[in-house]
Amino acid sequence: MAATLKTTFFLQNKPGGHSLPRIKPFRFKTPMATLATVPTVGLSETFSRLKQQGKVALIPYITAGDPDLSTTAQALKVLDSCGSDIIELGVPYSDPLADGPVIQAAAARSLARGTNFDNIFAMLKDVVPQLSCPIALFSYYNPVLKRGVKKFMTTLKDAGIHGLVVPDVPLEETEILRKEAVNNNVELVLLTTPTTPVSRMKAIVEASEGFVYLVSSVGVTGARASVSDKVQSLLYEIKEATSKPVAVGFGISKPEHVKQVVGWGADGVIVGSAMVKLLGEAKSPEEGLKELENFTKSLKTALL
Ligand SMILES: O=P(O)(O)OC[C@@H](O)[C@@H](O)c1c[nH]c2ccccc12
Repeated sequence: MAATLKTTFFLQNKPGGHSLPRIKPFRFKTPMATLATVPTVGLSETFSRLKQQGKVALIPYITAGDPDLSTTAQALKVLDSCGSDIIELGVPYSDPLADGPVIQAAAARSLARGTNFDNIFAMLKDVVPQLSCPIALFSYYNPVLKRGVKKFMTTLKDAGIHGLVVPDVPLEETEILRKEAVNNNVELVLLTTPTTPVSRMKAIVEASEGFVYLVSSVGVTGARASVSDKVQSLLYEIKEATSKPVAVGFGISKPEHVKQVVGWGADGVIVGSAMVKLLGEAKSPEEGLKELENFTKSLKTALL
């Protein structure tokens, strides 16, 4: 059962740290290998490049394994080819406290089909070399701990993953995650919410790597009719505190929302439930992928 998202659930970290752009080596997959068209760079590097071009990042979120992992593999390629700048890929979890009904249902379907870390990573090892945009993995902390933080991070690195979002670790408890992330060139993205006190927000943005995730509203994920105009002042406050890029997520589901958030100065927009719904509720995977493609293109157009 999803609970109201509280500031205390969010990652935070010690000031400092670094985020080196990663040049991914070319890898041969099979004798018929498909090579990455462009060596993929990390999250912060992606944002710097976009900033130079005066562009804002489109960051779709999908749940791995819904409706199945081969569709996820296809969806990653579709999202990439429609101009996504970073893709957030969710690891399904049985107790997703910050997820609304759409993402909860996707996670439940995915788990019921047997999705786990091993088959997600096997899929990613194959697909990541074919993508030109970086992937940020999203996972609750429990599955990470279960695998072991060190092993988890090296697996991420081996699969060519550049970023990680873990929403339910409080700042004070991120030290080990952070250390292993840095060791493996994984950028650990931290989140701040409308109820985060300013002093805590400052500590979060100082410690966040890749970008800062601004949660637009209190509650759980899911499409909303409009984006709270409080986001405008939150963006202002965060930008006073840091020069790191800020991406806004929660409730963004339409081209109009994207335009609004961009107008308020966001460096990126994250769209989850609306994407997950298209894939999860389509009559067939092919239909879901087609709808995903059209929707992503409409959001991309709104960003231009
Ligand atoms: O689904 P939405 O409302 O578009 O929100 C983004 C989102 O799905 C993704 O970033 C996310 C999925 N689960 C989360 C839990 C906490 C924070 C963020 C997330």
